[in-house]
Amino acid sequence: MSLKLPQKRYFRQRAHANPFSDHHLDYPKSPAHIDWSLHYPAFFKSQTPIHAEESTSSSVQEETKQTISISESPIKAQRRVEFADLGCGYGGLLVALSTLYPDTLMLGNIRVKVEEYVREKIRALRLQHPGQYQNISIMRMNAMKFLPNFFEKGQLSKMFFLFPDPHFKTRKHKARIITTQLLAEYAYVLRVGGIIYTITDVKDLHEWMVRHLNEHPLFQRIPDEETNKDPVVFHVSTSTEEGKKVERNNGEKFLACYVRVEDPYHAQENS
Ligand SMILES: C[S@@+](CC[C@H](N)C(=O)[O-])C[C@H]1O[C@@H](n2cnc3c(N)ncnc32)[C@H](O)[C@@H]1O
Repeated sequence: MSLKLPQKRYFRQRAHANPFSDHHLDYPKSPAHIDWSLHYPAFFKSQTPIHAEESTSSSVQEETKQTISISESPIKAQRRVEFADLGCGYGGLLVALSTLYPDTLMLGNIRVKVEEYVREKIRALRLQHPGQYQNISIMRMNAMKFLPNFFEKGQLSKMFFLFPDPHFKTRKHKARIITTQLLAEYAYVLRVGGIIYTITDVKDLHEWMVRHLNEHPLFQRIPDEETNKDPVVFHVSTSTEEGKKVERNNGEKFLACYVRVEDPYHAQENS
């Protein structure tokens, strides 16, 4: 087994893939129908892990092959994923946060073949640094479809939307990863007090994300002076491939972070 980190040039992805064209993907019936021990074997010691990484590591993996670990029957999870990087690209944020929060399970998701690159990178990091990087994993899924089949209500404490595909043309805006409809799903899987991080170098997309989040009753913007104290924000801005690329090109970055607030109607009922 190779200790070497994989090389990006062998794992290129198509830019701005259509988020509605992945009918080949299978979905678990519920989050309990995912065998998380395949993703985080060190955190699920008593379960018998089948080493997913080993069975899926072929570098000739077809584009359509999916490597999520769907189980026929529900499994009682010992641990749950808390951070989700939706559209994680080459996984730079996961790697940066892994050692900052070594006990928090984190999942990146991605739609195309870069999944294989990230999986190989995590496997190589685990081999190079025994005991480390056990808490990060990758899953091919479409974040815009059936998110509640992957995460329970209130399971996540952080969701990242870093340099998402801008889908510039007006007729493509419906493909953007922040929409009113999708925010309802994100609010469902994010716990009260949990945070959504958004960052982009496209001003129009930033304004779009801010407008949709501002209009949503379950999210409240975190003032910039508070955001700047959050240790995660530095990595949000600098640890991903896109973040680094924008930096190299001296581009501007627009950050907006939102906290999930309690449903005002629910709070009223309880008072
Ligand atoms: C421009 S890249 C940014 C990658 C990474 N966040 C970064 O900052 O380097 C956008 C990523 O989002 C992924 N993506 C786009 N739509 C998605 C969707 N509906 N579900 C999951 N991932 C998606 C793409 O595959 C791509 O990896």
